[in-house]
Amino acid sequence: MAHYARGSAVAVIRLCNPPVNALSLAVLQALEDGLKKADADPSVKAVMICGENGKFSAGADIRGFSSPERHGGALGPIVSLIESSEKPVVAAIEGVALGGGLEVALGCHYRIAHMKAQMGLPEVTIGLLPGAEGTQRLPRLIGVPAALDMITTGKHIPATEALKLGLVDEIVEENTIEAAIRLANKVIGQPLGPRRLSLKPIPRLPNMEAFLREALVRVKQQARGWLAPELCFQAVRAAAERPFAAGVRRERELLQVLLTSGQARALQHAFFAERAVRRWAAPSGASWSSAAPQPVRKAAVVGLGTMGRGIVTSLVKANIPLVALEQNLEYLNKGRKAVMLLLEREAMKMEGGAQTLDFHNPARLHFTVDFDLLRDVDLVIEAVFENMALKKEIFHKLSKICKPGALLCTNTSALNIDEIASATSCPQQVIGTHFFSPAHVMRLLEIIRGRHTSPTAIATAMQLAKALKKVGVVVGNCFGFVGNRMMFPYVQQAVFLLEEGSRPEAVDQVLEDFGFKLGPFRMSDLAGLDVGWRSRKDQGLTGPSLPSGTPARQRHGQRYSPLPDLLCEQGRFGQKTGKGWYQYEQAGGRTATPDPWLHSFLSHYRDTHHIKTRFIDQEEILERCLFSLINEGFAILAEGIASGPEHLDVIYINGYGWPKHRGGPMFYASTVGLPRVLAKLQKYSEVHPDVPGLRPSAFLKKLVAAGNPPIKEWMSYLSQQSSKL
Ligand SMILES: CCC/C=C/C(=O)SCCNC(=O)CCNC(=O)[C@H](O)C(C)(C)COP(=O)([O-])OP(=O)([O-])OC[C@H]1O[C@@H](n2cnc3c(N)ncnc32)[C@H](O)[C@@H]1OP(=O)([O-])[O-]
Repeated sequence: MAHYARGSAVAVIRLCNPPVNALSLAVLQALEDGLKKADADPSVKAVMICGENGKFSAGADIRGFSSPERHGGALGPIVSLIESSEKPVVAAIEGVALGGGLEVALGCHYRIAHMKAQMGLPEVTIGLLPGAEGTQRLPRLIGVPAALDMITTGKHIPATEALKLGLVDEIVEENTIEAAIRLANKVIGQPLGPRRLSLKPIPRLPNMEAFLREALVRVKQQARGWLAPELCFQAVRAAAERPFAAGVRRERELLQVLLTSGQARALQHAFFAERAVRRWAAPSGASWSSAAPQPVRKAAVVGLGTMGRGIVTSLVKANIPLVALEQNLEYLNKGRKAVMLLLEREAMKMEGGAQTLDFHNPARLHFTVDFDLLRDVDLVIEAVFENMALKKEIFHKLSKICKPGALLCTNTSALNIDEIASATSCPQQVIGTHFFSPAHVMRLLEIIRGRHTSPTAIATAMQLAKALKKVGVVVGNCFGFVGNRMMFPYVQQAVFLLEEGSRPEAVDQVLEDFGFKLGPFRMSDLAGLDVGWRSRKDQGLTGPSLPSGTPARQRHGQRYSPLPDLLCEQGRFGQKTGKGWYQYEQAGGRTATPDPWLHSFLSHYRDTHHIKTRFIDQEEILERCLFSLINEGFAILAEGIASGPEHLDVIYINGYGWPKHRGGPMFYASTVGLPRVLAKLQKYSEVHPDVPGLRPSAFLKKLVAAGNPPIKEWMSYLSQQSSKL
């Protein structure tokens, strides 16, 4: 809805569609009616447009894109209608003016914003472009470079920056509505021609052609298969090169391409999935709506290795006072130095710098080796070495020292939360918080609920994720939880493909072309091959505890590849040693080059084990890696380890570099079609009967038998009893 009210000479149109005043068709209709009413009323001399509840508008209603033609088509003419009004129209921007919301404001003749308002054209992030003439108006107002930056990245900018760019005419600290009405009264009768952006020439650059050429290279590099940034670029280029009307025609053509590309649907799925995971539920019936978080006024981090340092940085950035603890002074000093370096770098990126972060103040960040200082903290995050005995020892100590009610979190990527909790007297307060490296950068926080974890503990961990500006996803307790458990079969297939005849660079290329930031081998070199090696040794899969006589390529009757172990035995741990699946310029180097040594090592390995080398095409590489990962996802859903496919998708997009424009692995499976995923898994499984990861999950089969229902309905095919969350 949009409410129309007439004051003295200024008519007020208030956009109203809680919670964010999205521009649904009903809102647009009401806006149009309001404009026409104001136009027809001779006593109205000016119009002010604002939003209900301190928010201008978050743009077109994303849920309405199922009928995109009607939606995209409806907004542009209304923006034109606003601009062509013979009475001045002022936008009063409070809260957010995003997407179509900002395009409405661009149609207005004047824009006034509250200091705390945020503006942006985030359509690119949901696979679209600002298709209500925004790609044509914005460059005319703020110039091509700034407009291109906003439109191709979708970033939100604060009002202060908007003022500097000339996007708004004025910012106010107090009542924006009153200020806008004052401004509207002031400009009554002034000529509107110069205020109509469609009539403005594009601000010229001396080197527009060269600028655009370089910008296109940058946009393409960053997009990696994501279509919208490049099409946004093309639309802005049209603004730079064509008259307004022709630019608008080009914008519409490009929007049509995006609307039918499939990527928009995937990105919109990702948008809603990220919001859906906030609504967690536990089998006990507790959920986000009934459980309240405990306040975290002070926290502690135990262990200042790579993960601990990132976690400390994250907490400091969230303004949470904390104690950082190490086992001895040597490690403490090393950790402190590294943390300070990280914080200094972070401060440089922030407005206000080090003062904003305040990390030199020991009341806010205290380094210590004294466990006793953990007595008064509300929450501890243990981030020591991935070793069960060590973690249990620390948790035993924590449960004795910390105050009653303190939340005890373990940062682990695979270990059993219940076993860790068993070392304490308060298992209800123990929870897994799996951070991703680098912990101050990566958005994902996998929150693992143990058998005894209380609803309050889950709610507190979710609240912590929010405070750290991360996406928290609650999952059940199993080996590898969700993310790593799905990753195991994927990596396993990649290594099997090498055994059968492929090369690391061929496998990586296919997955990077698909959109992953890094293929499995480049990723493994970055993370360090020794991490998995240690875990396999702990599991008795390799190393001295392996019973003699175990076949080299089999464990527990299943196919096993010793390739990664053999590389580790040669000291090839990846980037850190300068050699892994690739070679690097030096230890710690970042540039991977194919390694002839590895190629001849692989041939020798195949000869030793009598493996017939064959050519493996791109389709097989892609399907075996991705479908085995997806297959594990179905098993996870069936076991109740995650409460819906969108949880898995959010985890993969935010923690594992899955290309967002493909919507996450489970969404991708739905677009490929479950019958095809099943048929391919069946085919590969017949060829490799000793690989359980390729054996289709019962849940996948059930969904195919049920006629390949849409992703939203999948969970209704599972019985309630299966939940292990
Ligand atoms: C034709 C081509 C031109 C396209 C033009 C466009 O404008 S495209 C659009 C361009 N615009 C964008 O891309 C902006 C997208 N929105 C945002 O970035 C953020 O929501 C925010 C910054 C506005 C508020 O952040 P926050 O953390 O304070 O809150 P929150 O994020 O939790 O949202 C609260 C609730 O509102 C819901 N909802 C939100 N926006 C929309 C929407 N447009 N529509 C529908 N619903 C929307 C959201 O799902 C959630 O619902 P739930 O889960 O409670 O049922």
